[in-house]
Amino acid sequence: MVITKRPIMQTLSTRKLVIDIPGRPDGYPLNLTIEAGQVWGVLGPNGAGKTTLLHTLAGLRAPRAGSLLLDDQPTGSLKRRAFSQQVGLVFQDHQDGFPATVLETALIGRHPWLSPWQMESADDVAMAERALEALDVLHLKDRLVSTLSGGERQRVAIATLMTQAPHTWLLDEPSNHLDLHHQVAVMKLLTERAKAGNAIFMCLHDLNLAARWCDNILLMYPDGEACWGPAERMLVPNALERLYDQDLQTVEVDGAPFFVPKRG
Ligand SMILES: Nc1ncnc2c1ncn2[C@@H]1O[C@H](COP(=O)(O)OP(=O)(O)OP(=O)(O)O)[C@@H](O)[C@H]1O
Repeated sequence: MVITKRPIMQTLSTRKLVIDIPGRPDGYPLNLTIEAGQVWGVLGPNGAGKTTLLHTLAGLRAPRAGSLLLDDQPTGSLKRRAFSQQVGLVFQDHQDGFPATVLETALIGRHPWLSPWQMESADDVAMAERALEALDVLHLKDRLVSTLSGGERQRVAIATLMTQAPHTWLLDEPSNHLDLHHQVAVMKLLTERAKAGNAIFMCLHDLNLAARWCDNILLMYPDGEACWGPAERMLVPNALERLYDQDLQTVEVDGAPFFVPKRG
């Protein structure tokens, strides 16, 4: 049996957080609470700071100001390993560090749960294989990651996060490279994880994926301004047109708004 010790549900929150984008004014400090069961979508034009925010939340980049808490504990006071058991990140780009198979890559997700030099157990392997199966890449488990297509790599990266099994999942454009079927499959998986008690916080460029799958939205503007709240309050044409500097047409599909860019 896999023994995955996990403290009671952890809430990741920011207090007056200002991300550090060189040369940009502080803008609007973020007071976010990312809770179990929520699916957040972070929207904004290129360069608005979405990736910087995700890296800051993941503890990979220091904020310019403010703090980051897991429940009431400043994340800086936690050991990296303890933090990685609670918060995990799928990067926007996947670099090949060293040659590794798909299964070996997914197993990296178990590292925060193992002591130094401890080998992965059969249970860890089973957990990685379940994640690869959920992302429809189990059949590729013995292939070198460097030989995979963009979409296959993306699914392996998400399977690695699933194998890590943190409470809060941070994902930088998880639908990148995915065909339509796998976009929907990944969004379904993420919402299922949220229903099971995880917190999902992802950057998206596709407004319509956000409208369909996210319950909370953070809008980030290039000048550092930001606003956030329930999806139905945030995903309104005026705010989105200003966000992207793009006129939109809105239609309703299955009770959810569907946004189409206007021509010209
Ligand atoms: N080390 C750095 N030095 C200078 N500027 C930086 C540095 N890192 C990021 N930036 C700038 O910060 C801004 C925010 O970048 P970030 O990658 O967070 O944006 P983003 O919203 O994720 O964009 P995209 O939608 O294109 O992925 C960009 O203008 C980027 O050029």
